[in-house]
Amino acid sequence: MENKKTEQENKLADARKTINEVDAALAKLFVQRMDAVADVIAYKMEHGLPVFDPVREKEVLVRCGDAIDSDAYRPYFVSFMENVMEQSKRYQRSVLFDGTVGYQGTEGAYAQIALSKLFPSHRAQAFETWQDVFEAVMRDEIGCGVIPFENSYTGEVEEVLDLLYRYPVSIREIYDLKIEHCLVAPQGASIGTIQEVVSHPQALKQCGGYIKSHGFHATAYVNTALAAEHVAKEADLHKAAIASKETAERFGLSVLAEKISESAQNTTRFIVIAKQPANAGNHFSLLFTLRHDAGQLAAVMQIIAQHGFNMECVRSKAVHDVPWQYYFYVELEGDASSEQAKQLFCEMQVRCTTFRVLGVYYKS
Ligand SMILES: O=C(O)C(=O)C[C@]1(C(=O)O)C=C[C@@H](O)C=C1
Repeated sequence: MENKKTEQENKLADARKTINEVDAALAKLFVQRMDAVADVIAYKMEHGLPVFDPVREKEVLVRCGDAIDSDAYRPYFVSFMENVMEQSKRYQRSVLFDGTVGYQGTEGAYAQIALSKLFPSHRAQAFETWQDVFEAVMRDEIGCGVIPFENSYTGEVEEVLDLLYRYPVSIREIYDLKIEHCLVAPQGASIGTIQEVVSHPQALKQCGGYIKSHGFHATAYVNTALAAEHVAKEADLHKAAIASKETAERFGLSVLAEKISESAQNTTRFIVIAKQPANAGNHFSLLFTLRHDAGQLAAVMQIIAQHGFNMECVRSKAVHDVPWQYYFYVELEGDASSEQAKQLFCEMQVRCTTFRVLGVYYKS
C-alpha cells in the first residue's frame, strides 16, 4: 500500500515536472509570438488596419487544429489558441490606443465592463454623458471611447447615432457584450423580502416579464451600477437592483436571481470611437443626407445595390437643427477599400448633399 502510494506520488511529481518544463517552453514561445504580434501592430498602425482580422483568425485556428493528432485534445487546443489571439488583440489595442479610454457611467456599468474586456490594461476614465466622451476624443484627451450603440432586445441607442452624426469621429471596432442581468440585493434579503426594484429604464424593460411575474414595483435609476450602489447604501431588504454579477460583487450585494432578461440572447453592441479611421474591415457604415426630391433615397439604394454591397441596416433620423431634414445611416457588408467601394463613394458624393464614411470595421 505504502509502496503504491509512493509510486503514484512519484508519477504525480514527474507529471508536474513535465508540466513545469512545458510551461517554461510555452512562456518563451509566447514571448516570441508576442514579439511578432508587436511587428504586426506596428504595420497595422502605419496602414490604418484594424486589430481584429477574422479571416486570419480562422486560418490560424484551422491550421492549429490540423496540427493536433489527438481528437480528444484538438478542441481544447483550438480554444487555447482562441484565447492566445484574444490576449494578442488586447495587447495590440493597448499599443494602438496608448493612454486612456473613456466611457459614460460609473465603475461597474456595462460600458465599463465592455471597456475592461477590450482594454484590460488601459486607464478607464468615466464621463457623465456620451457627449462628454465624444468631446474628449475630439480634444485628444483620450485615445478612444467605448459607447453602447444598440441592444438586441430594445434596439438602437438613439442619442448615440445623433452624436456620431454631429462629431467627426470614426467607428473603429465593434464589440458585442452578452448582458446577463441579475437581481441583486443587500445581504440578508431574499426574493420574498423584495418589493421594489431599481435600475436603468432599459434594464427594467429588458427584465419586464420577471418584474411583473414577481409583482415588484419598478423604479428608474440613472444606470445599473448607480442603482446597485444605491441599494447597497440603503441596505433595505425590500429593495433590489438589476445589475451585472460583477457589479453586485463590487458593491458587496448578493445575487438573488441570475439571467432574468426576457431574451436569453440579450446582447449590447458597443462601438469604439476614435479620431483616426481604420482602413480595412469586412463591414462599413455610411452617413448621408439627401435633397428633398422624389426618388432620392431610392436612387441611393439603387447605387448601393448596383455595386453589389449587401445592406444590413438602414436608419433615418431627424437632423436636430434643421426642421424636416433627415439623415440616413447604412451599414454595408464588404471591403471599403475595394475599387467597387471607391466607385460607390464617388457616386454617392455626387448624389448626396452630405456624405461620410462613418466607420470601417470587422464584424464576425
Ligand atoms: O495577424 C494579425 O493580423 C494579427 O493581428 C495577429 C492575430 C494573432 O494573434 O494571431 C491577432 C489578431 C487578429 O485578429 C488575427 C491574428
